[in-house]
Amino acid sequence: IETLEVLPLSLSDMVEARRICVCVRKRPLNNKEVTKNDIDVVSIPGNGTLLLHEPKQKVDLTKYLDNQVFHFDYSFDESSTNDLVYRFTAKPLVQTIFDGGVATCFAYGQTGSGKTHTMGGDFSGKSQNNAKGIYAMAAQDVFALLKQRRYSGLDLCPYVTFFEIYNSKVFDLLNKKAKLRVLEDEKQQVQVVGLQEMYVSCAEDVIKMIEMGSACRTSGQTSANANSSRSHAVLQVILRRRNQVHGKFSLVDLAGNERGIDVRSSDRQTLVETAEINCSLLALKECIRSLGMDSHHIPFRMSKLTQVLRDSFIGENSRTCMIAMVSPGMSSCDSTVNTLRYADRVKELNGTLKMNDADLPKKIDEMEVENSSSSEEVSSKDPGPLMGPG
Ligand SMILES: Nc1ncnc2c1ncn2[C@@H]1O[C@H](COP(=O)(O)OP(=O)(O)OP(=O)(O)O)[C@@H](O)[C@H]1O
Repeated sequence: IETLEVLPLSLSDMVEARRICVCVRKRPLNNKEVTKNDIDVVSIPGNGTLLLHEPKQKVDLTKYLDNQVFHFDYSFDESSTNDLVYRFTAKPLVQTIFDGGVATCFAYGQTGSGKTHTMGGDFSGKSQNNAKGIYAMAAQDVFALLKQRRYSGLDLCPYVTFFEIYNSKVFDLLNKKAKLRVLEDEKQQVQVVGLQEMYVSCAEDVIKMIEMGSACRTSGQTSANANSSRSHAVLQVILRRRNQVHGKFSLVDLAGNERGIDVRSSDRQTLVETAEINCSLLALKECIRSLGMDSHHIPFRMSKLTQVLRDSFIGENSRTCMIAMVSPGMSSCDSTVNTLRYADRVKELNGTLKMNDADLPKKIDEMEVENSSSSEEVSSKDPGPLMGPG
């Protein structure tokens, strides 16, 4: 048996700057999973690697584990704190908005995999510690940089917006969920009409907005209709200079990516929601790929999410990070495979184009072929057993 060398990330490790960074985070097994004797099928040996031990059955019904290996820029195991995850993901992007760029950080994954825990802050019981999420940590660093001498002369003013996109509609979380219209002018500038942009004078102000918006997001919800996991939440920190936007940081808690929905037993609303979510996540992947290719064609009109985030996918000074969250249990294996495959696609193109110019035409061909044969992100039915990427 081969032994596995484990190299966990630590706070003292070097952070590398990347234009598109794709990471994976595994949460611990929760009490419910432990009670149901669910087994942990995900290992994170470190160095950006993740191993998935997928239980399978041969034709003669003997059971075996199909081990698949995935590589990302970073991989965070179940003992990783939000501090550690932040340090390697969103933190390196804060500088971008001071340099006049657009930074975006996405949390992607199935319901219950830890997106809100990572972005909004960890939970102790039912209450969430909003100061300990990536939203708040990014805000703290924005204010730390604003105080630095090299930026204090720039006259930068920070503002916050917080909104939700549900079924292609935008709702303002800082204004009692007011429904907002999205307009695009002749220069293709996209505007969310009437979105409240709140001036903030310190990180605590931002944390108050996060609390207010998060409460608004979950209010009036029953567990049967947990909108928050069926909608995308976007927190933006905007730096304005003489009223013009200087830089923008969008932090996005995406809707749960679970598919495999039963078309016969689901009601119409659930089917519509699922189709919308699939469409926006597919659009997101395509837009990040366009950014990775420096393509002039960005398919941002494919969904409301990508339309609203159009700035994130254009310009030389746009940087993106995606954190793919996975649940460790065997019962979540199908969703975990989907999440890993999605993250792999987002990363693959960027890595190839950056690192290996000589191979470019061939690699693009291969990717087009692979891409055209894979419509799993839009399909509402489970495509059956999936193979690993290698
Ligand atoms: N890394 C972690 N360490 C400890 N607990 C975690 C971790 N990640 C998630 N959890 C716990 O798992 C539960 C589900 O997490 P969370 O609400 O963040 O999931 P989610 O992906 O945002 O789901 P949804 O899409 O339904 O909103 C929460 O109780 C959270 O505290």
